[in-house]
Amino acid sequence: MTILAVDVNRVESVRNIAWLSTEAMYREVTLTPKPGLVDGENNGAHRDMNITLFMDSITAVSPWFIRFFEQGKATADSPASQTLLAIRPIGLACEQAMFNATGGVNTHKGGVFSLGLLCAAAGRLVKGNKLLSQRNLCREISAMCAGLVDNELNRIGQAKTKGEHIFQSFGFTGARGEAENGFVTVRRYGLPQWEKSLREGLSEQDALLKMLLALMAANPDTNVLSRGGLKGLKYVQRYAKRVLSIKNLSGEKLRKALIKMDNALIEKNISPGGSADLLAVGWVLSHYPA
Ligand SMILES: CC(C)(COP(=O)(O)OP(=O)(O)OC[C@H]1O[C@@H](n2cnc3c(N)ncnc32)[C@H](O[C@H]2O[C@H](COP(=O)(O)OP(=O)(O)OP(=O)(O)O)[C@@H](O)[C@H]2O)[C@@H]1O)[C@@H](O)C(=O)NCCC(=O)NCCS
Ligand SMILES: Nc1ncnc2[nH]cnc12
Repeated sequence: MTILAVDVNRVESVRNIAWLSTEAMYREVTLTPKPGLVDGENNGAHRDMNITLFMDSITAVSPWFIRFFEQGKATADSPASQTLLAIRPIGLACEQAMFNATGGVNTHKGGVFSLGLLCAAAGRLVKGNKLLSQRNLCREISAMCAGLVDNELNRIGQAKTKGEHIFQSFGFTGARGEAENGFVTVRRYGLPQWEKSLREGLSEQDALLKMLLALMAANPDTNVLSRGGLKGLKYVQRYAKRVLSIKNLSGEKLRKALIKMDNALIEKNISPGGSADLLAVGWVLSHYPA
C-alpha cells in the first residue's frame, strides 16, 4: 500500500497534470494547419482571435490548473459531486481571468472546463492512492459530473449560453455531455487514432493532426453547430472522415489535405473549437496508461 502511494505521487510529480494541461494548450494552438481553427499560419474562421491572443489566454489560465488539482485533493474524501461544487468557483474565476486577458473573447472556456476537471480528478486519485490512468481519470470525471446534463440543460428555462441554446435547438449536450460521459469521444476515437499513428511511425505532429481529424469526425461540437447548424456539423464530420480515409496520409500529403479543408471551413465560417479542446484533453490523457 505504501509502495503504491509513493509510486502514484512520484508519477504525478514527474508528469504533473497542471503542467501537462498548460503544455496541451500550447501544443493545440501551435499545431498547424488546423481546419477552421486559429494556428501558426492563420486565424481560421475567426475574426476576433489570433495566436497571440491565445498565448495571452494560456498565460492567464495556467496558474489555475494547480488549484483545480489541489481542490480535487482537498475534497477527495467526499462524494465526487462535492468536488465539482468546490471547483466551480475556481472555474468561474479562471474564466474571468481568461476574459480579462483577452478583452472579453472566449478563447478557452471549454478548455478550462475540461482540463480543470482532469486536474481535479487527478487530485482525487492521488489523495486516494489510486493509479492515475486514463480509465480512472475519466471515471472520476464522469462521477464528478453525474447529473450535469440533466440539472443544467434539461431543467433550465430560458437558454442563456450558446451551449444551452444548442441543447434546446438540437439536443446536443456539448462540453457538459462530453465530461459526464467520461470523454468517450476522446477515448473511443481520438486516442485510438493517436496510438495507431504512432505505431505506424508518424511524427507526433502528424499524430496530433490525425487525432484532431478523428475527433472532428465524431464530436457533436457545439461550436460547429452554432455557426453551421446540423448541415455544417455533417459537413465537417464527413469531410474529416474522408481525409482520414486517404491512404498513406502523413507529411506533405496530410498538410495539403488539411490546408484544403482549412480553406473550405473558412469559406463556410465554421470552427471546430470543441474538438480543439478535446485534442488538448487527449494529449494530456496520452501520458497516462490506459
Ligand atoms: C460548462 C460550461 C463550459 C458551459 O458552457 P456553455 O453552456 O456555453 O456550453 P458549451 O457550448 O457546451 O461549451 C462551452 C465550450 O466548450 C467547448 N465545446 C463545445 N462543444 C464541445 C464538445 N462537444 N466537447 C468538448 N468541448 C466542447 C467550446 O469551447 C471552445 O470553443 C470556444 C470558442 O467558442 P465561441 O465563444 O462560441 O466562439 P466563436 O465560435 O468564435 O463565437 P462567435 O464568433 O460565433 O460568436 C473556445 O472557448 C473553446 O474553448 C464551447 O465554447 C461553462 O461555461 C461552465 O459551467 N463554466 C464554469 C466553470 C466551471 O464550471 N468550471 C468547473 C470545472 S473546471
Ligand atoms: N485553436 C483554436 N482556434 C479556435 N478556437 C479554439 N478553441 C480552442 N482552441 C482553439
